[in-house]
Amino acid sequence: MTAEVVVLRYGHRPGRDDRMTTHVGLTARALGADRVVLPDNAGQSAETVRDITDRFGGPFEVELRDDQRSFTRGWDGTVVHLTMYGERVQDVEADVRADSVASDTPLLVVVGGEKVPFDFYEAADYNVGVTNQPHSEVAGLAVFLDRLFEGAELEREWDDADRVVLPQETGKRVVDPAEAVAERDGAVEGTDDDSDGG
Ligand SMILES: C[S@@+](CC[C@H](N)C(=O)[O-])C[C@H]1O[C@@H](n2cnc3c(N)ncnc32)[C@H](O)[C@@H]1O
Repeated sequence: MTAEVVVLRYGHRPGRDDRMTTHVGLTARALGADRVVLPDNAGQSAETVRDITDRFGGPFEVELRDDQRSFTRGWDGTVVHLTMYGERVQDVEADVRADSVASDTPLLVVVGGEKVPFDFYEAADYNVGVTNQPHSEVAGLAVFLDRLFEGAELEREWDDADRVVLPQETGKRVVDPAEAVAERDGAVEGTDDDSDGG
């Protein structure tokens, strides 16, 4: 059995953070997490991530909560907080992996938006920096998950999709799952589809 990996987003300013919070959810989904926990005022972002999951497949859960601090403190498993002030990801990734996916221990990955209270630094088993330079929660999350899964998430298959992207050297091919199977045996025309949540 594979341990659950959950991403928690702390902080959301409606309007200003909509796109970034949505992209935290989409990145969590695409790069192998099982669930994202968003602040309860980020309903629009939650809707977009659920819509993408409905169309491009899962499983992936989206949850809205107003108790990010107590949820993190009460997490029954390992907690990683991504912060530019943390230990270098390349120094701790093996220990984090051993304490989570490799030992069937649930992992909570916390990313901030607005200023992150010190409680999260204290609640974390690991404060992890993806470089010690300031950048973005989306970039930090993507690199961290790829390191955690050692690239295996790139090979993931998606369940219950009604859209499948067929990789192209040039252009866009998006087909339904039956056509994707047929495509493996012969040529089937796909359709252009720009509805990717971006
Ligand atoms: C734009 S930063 C804002 C940080 C905020 N100024 C603070 O003091 O917490 C938003 C989030 O991006 C993530 N982040 C930014 N740079 C990072 C880095 N070098 N390594 C890991 N995470 C980073 C952290 O999760 C952070 O909470």
